[in-house]
Amino acid sequence: MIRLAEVSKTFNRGEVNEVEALRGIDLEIAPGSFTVLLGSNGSGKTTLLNVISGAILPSAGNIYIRSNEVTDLPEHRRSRWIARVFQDPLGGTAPDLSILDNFRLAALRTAAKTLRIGINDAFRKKVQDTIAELGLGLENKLQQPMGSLSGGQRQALTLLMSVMDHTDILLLDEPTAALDPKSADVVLRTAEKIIGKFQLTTIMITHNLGESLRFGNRLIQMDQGRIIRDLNASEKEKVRLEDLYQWFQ
Ligand SMILES: Nc1ncnc2c1ncn2[C@@H]1O[C@H](COP(=O)(O)OP(=O)(O)OP(=O)(O)O)[C@@H](O)[C@H]1O
Repeated sequence: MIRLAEVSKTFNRGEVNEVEALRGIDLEIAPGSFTVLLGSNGSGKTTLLNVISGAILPSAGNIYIRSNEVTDLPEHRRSRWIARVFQDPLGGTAPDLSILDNFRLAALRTAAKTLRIGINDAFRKKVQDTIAELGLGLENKLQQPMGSLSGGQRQALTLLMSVMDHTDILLLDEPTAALDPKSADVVLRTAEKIIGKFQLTTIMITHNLGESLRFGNRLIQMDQGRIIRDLNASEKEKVRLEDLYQWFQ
């Protein structure tokens, strides 16, 4: 689904502040997998998501999505495959608009220009049914302003909004960093349901070690622009929290 071959990214090349953010990354991400990305500050995690999404282009190497080479494709040309959610649960939505209007805006952003999306009964029902499946109890509150929801509820809906329209890949950049532990858990359980329902290929950055063990079926650790650990599902299951603390010694 996603393949990186010898991908490197150097910022400010030749200057005193030159940084090798990615150094020869070789990585294959299987369709439908949920990869958790760990690593200390500055290890290259966000840069890795940025080169996959096209927010930045690599200095060297090749990137493939669904067997298409996308190395030099700008972000907007990859957005039909990729949804990205960041840590700020307040970002990306309009607080004064209702939940339903926010879903409509999200649909308009991704829809083909010729497609008209109104708040007709079919659209409302689709949104209502999809929200109901998440078990958040928000399906009968579609007229409530987005800003009146808790950070966790809002982040869960942001996730759903970002993937409802034909996304294959979900990139989560510390989606729970701004949430209390209970809300973080609700959001990640919601994410798991969404990932399953839409069969998304997911990569999530987190600094929360407990989270990295509870969620996902692959665990990757980065350090200084390189992948230094890469565990499959059965290897990941054997890892304990104490082991993870050791990884960061
Ligand atoms: N646009 C940029 N210009 C210059 N340097 C950058 C840029 N983006 C990232 N870097 C540098 O590249 C290195 C990797 O940064 P990156 O944000 O990918 O790390 P990270 O693992 O996501 O860190 P964190 O956990 O702190 O978010 C860092 O040294 C960072 O300062």
